[in-house]
Amino acid sequence: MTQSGRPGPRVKSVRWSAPAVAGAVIVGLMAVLAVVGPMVWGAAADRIDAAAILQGASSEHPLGTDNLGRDLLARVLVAGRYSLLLALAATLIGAFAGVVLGTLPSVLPARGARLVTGTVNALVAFPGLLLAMFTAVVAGLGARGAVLGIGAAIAPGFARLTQTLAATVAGSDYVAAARMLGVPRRRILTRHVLPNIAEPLILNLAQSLGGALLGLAGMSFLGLGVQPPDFDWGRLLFDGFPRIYVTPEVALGPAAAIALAGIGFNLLGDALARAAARTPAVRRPPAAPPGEAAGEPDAGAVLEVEDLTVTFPGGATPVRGLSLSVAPGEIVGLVGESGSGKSLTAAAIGGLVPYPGTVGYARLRLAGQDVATMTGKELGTALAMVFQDPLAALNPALKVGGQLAEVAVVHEGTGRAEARRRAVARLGQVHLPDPEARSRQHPHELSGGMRQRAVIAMGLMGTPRLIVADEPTTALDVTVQRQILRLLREVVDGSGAAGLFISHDIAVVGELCDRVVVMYAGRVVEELPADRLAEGAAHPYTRALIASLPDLDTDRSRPLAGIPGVQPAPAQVGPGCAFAPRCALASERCSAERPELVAHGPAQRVACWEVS
Ligand SMILES: Nc1ncnc2c1ncn2[C@@H]1O[C@H](COP(=O)(O)OP(=O)(O)OP(=O)(O)O)[C@@H](O)[C@H]1O
Repeated sequence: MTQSGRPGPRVKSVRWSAPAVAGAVIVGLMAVLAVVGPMVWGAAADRIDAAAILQGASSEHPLGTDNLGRDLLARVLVAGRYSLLLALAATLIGAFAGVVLGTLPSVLPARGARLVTGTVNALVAFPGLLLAMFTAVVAGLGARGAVLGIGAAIAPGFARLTQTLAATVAGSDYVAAARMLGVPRRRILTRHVLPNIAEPLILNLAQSLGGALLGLAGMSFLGLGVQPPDFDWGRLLFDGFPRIYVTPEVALGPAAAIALAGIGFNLLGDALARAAARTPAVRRPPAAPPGEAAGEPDAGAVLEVEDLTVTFPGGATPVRGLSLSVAPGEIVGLVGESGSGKSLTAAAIGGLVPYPGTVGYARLRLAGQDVATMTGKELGTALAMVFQDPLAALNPALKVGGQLAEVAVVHEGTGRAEARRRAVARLGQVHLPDPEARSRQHPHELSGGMRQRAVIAMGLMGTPRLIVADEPTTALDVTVQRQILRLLREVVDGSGAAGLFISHDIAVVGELCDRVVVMYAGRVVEELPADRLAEGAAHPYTRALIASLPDLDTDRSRPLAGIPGVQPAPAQVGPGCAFAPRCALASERCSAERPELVAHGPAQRVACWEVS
């Protein structure tokens, strides 16, 4: 499986640090002020008092009065609504224009797309304030021009962000599939691209509000924004500025309001962004009632997984209550047809389940530590992931040795020279010929097998306790496959790490692994020692997988034996045994009631009513 999920951040929950609380309180107060300000202080803000013209602070007018004797504190409090509404309008205009500009290249023909991209690039390079002033002057002095100006200044940033996010989604497998199916570009955009990039864009919207508020105040202060008799904070600042040396409070009032609102929006935006950048939260199901628990932790196991569930919105649960453990020096093979949930299991272990999937478990421990409590650094050191496509796992722009060295530099703070030396040593350890020279090459200069060796070597740069290899040889030819499998065995034996090997090929799994876990429709249906596969497999699904393998006696002129029927989609798994509709042994009970995984002789467990 390719990790082709969500490109941008996702807000799980905001950590309520002091700055986040301060931001939320300020923004909340601003919102209340915007609603009630004009109602409460509106009359006072407009009351002209010829006897109190141009006064400084007094008990009656804490921020002084303006040239018509109007109370400046009341005017600052009333101006909040207009200032915030204008900022909101400018942000929305900028965001809308930016999203349109950012998505246009996906629907336009190549030449039009290049033109739009070039324009966006030029606009991004243009100073925002100049763009805002230029647009405001062209659109006409006043609030409308200022809003359009600030909108124009915001738009290029949004367009660039949209382009970047859309490009990430456009590279995903599901968009490629939709393209191949001939889905029109506009539909790909609205169905596949926009829904997947909406959240980071909304997040950016929140962050842009503070900037828009300050920008609009700046425009009004320069005389390009709100014009009398209307007033916003910027306008009040503009009016009060000439008096700053005599009665500074008349300018400091609106200045403080602008600064406070800007700080509030920025603090809250930062808190949201930080929440989005954190790894997805993990939901633990309630502890199983006594008697139903999956047993005591497997003492000494490197990987302990109990009751692992991966769910997607809409009820699809591709992994349903999976439990497995892997001991040091052991390789467990996870096998099953395409779509049985193998890759999502691996992704859940590495914290890589794509958005909007959620992961739940009773226990998920790596080297004795709950994976959810591990920092990225700890996880990156203890877990090595080897994927199907080594080219996708290596940065094409960097030399192989440099990429490997980076792991040691970032994770362990190793010096550059030492890290490079270790990278060459690891490349040698995975039997890459002439590792010194190869380390100075780019990934495209290596063959597929060499790249996969380099990816394995990259995993060995830390001190991996678990090596998860997800179909690592599928993209390689048969001879190279064998070499890579031998290498994995050697690496696990040599390092004492544990191995989780994922494959749809039960023959390969049987050859490489110590233990085999067979998955069907998100559940484990059988678990047994690899050397018992041929003779001891009990579940009809495992037996069907073995029977579908060709051997020397297979008549090659006939189609290979397959398993009739198809695996149910994750959202359509019924209450009984998911394999029942395809099973020759199935009884009525099988369709109605799901069999649990129970012991079937030593070291073997099977979930089948007919064999247990
Ligand atoms: N991001 C996703 N959103 C929704 N469903 C998903 C997502 N990723 C995977 N699935 C579904 O979960 C199921 C299991 O997928 P998974 O990739 O784990 O299967 P697999 O056994 O590894 O298959 P393969 O060998 O083809 O990779 C599939 O039915 C798939 O459609």
